[in-house]
Amino acid sequence: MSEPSQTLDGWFCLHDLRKMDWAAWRRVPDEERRSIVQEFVDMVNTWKAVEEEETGSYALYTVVGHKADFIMVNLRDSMNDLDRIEQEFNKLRIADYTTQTYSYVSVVEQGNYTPPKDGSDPLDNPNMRARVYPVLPKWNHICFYPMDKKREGEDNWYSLPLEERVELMKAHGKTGRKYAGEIKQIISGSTGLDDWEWGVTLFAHDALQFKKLIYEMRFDEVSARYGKFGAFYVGNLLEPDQAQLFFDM
Ligand code: VOV
Repeated sequence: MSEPSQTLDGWFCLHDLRKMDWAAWRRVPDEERRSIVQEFVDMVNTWKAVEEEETGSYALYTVVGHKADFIMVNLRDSMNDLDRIEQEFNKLRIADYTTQTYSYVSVVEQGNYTPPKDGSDPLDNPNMRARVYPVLPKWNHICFYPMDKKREGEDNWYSLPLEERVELMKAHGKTGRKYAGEIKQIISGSTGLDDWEWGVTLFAHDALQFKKLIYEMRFDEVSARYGKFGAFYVGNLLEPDQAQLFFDM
């Protein structure tokens, strides 16, 4: 039997992806449209306030391609908070013109493959705390996808000895660190919470860096042999003060 590695778990996380019914939206008179968007912006500003109080964080991005038009990511203390945020959005007038094309529930996670030897609480370390209670960067681009580690025949991540998994994750970390300052990653665990085992949320100044990093990682054994990936969602930062422009017809 191989042994599970420990995880440090922080904020709960909801990725909420919405597609606009542009045809119905076009029929709304200009002034009403602007007031509906303002109502949405007011809600985003409450998320901003929560972020300033350091009790959560948010990201708002457009989504390029057919899968959605925008993505809202919220981090909070509890699943109840996530539920409330989702329902608050659903009760806004703008929600009447959206369909939720995908959503993802997870918890921001930091692998604790090598816990402190002195038995101290890793969350006493401010760097660790910042990793599981992160402020989502407002960089130009987002890339989100869910993933699993394989349990197929010889390729079973969950039956590898812990030491081997530690080594594979070290190599993974080494590749990732080459992209320091270019890409910020938020890994959220979702085993038992959603259909995949992790959500991978990446932020970049330059969208090309997503392709470079993810391609390079495909050659690391942990991804090449054990990684399984869901759909990818990519998009661009949507600043609340740009929302009127984005939703304008
Ligand atoms: C910006 C790049 C970057 C960096 C620096 C980085 C580093 C690290 C380190 C050091 C660790 C281990 C400790 C921890 O923090 O958990 C991890 C952990 C993890 N990662 Fe990672 N990762 C990156 C980026 C990064 C990407 C792009 C992916 C997707 C993989 C791909 O092929 O598409 C990913 C996945 C994961 C996962 C699913 C885990 C948890 C696996 C588990 O079994 O526990 N990750 N990751």
